[in-house]
Amino acid sequence: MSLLEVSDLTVRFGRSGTLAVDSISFSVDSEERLGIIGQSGSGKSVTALAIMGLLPEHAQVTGSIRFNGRELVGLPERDYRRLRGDEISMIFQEPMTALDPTMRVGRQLGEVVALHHEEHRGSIRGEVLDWLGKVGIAEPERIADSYPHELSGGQRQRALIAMALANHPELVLCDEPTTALDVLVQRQILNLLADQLRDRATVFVSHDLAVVREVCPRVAVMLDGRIVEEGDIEQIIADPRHPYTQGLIASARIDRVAPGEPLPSVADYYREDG
Ligand SMILES: Nc1ncnc2c1ncn2[C@@H]1O[C@H](COP(=O)(O)OP(=O)(O)OP(=O)(O)O)[C@@H](O)[C@H]1O
Repeated sequence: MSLLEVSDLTVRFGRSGTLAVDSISFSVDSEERLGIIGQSGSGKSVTALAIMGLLPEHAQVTGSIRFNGRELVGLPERDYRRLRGDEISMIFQEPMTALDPTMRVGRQLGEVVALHHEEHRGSIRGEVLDWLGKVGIAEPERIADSYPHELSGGQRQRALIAMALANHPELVLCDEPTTALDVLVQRQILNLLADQLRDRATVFVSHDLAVVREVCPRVAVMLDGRIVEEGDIEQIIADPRHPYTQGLIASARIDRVAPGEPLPSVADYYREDG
């Protein structure tokens, strides 16, 4: 049994029943990282939100999402609340909207730690500073005492990553976690994620195959709510079967780069930046 087993997941919205996700199936083992790529509107975020139990009420979800053998479709909100942050966490694209603008960063991170682990209550400040250090924040004390708007975009995303990982969740969902960042910061955050998510089950959603390749050995390609291709990412880059994947790879020129080499998109930006 895999840690996460999604079968025939279908999501419709509104009275008209507009299809956003169309009978998709995939699974993720412990310590496995799966990328989901596809263009805007293909259903990637809706898939991640369905797993996280964060879809709006007017979403109709059918099929099955089993996590550790437990069915999540139809799980009551109070049960989901216990799961979120503790067993499953999510890193969003825009850290400013995911952070509370009225609360100092250290306190927010501290609340996450305290929420699920009462035993940490006495040493929360230490835990918070520890985590800020782990995600590469150079001055943890100062950042812990700052409000989100006083941080750079990269620092905010680092703080959010710390919040997502602080309770050692078994599964981390990432939804375009670097898209809102400038290219140099994107590079740093990708390195951080590749490092921090190495041993953690991950579903990493992005429109950018080059970004997914940095973190995930396996990828599913989504088009119009369906998974059209899935497998080892290097194999798919070398020999894409679906015309959509072929187009995606041709436009990214990703097949010209050996694994581990800088990706063309990133390398080009470096050159432009001097
Ligand atoms: N809350 C909602 N209400 C109604 N329709 C929605 C809602 N959220 C998403 N959709 C629709 O579901 C479809 C899939 O959207 P989704 O956000 O999953 O795409 P995506 O692949 O993540 O794209 P992007 O990268 O732009 O976020 C789209 O047609 C979108 O309009």
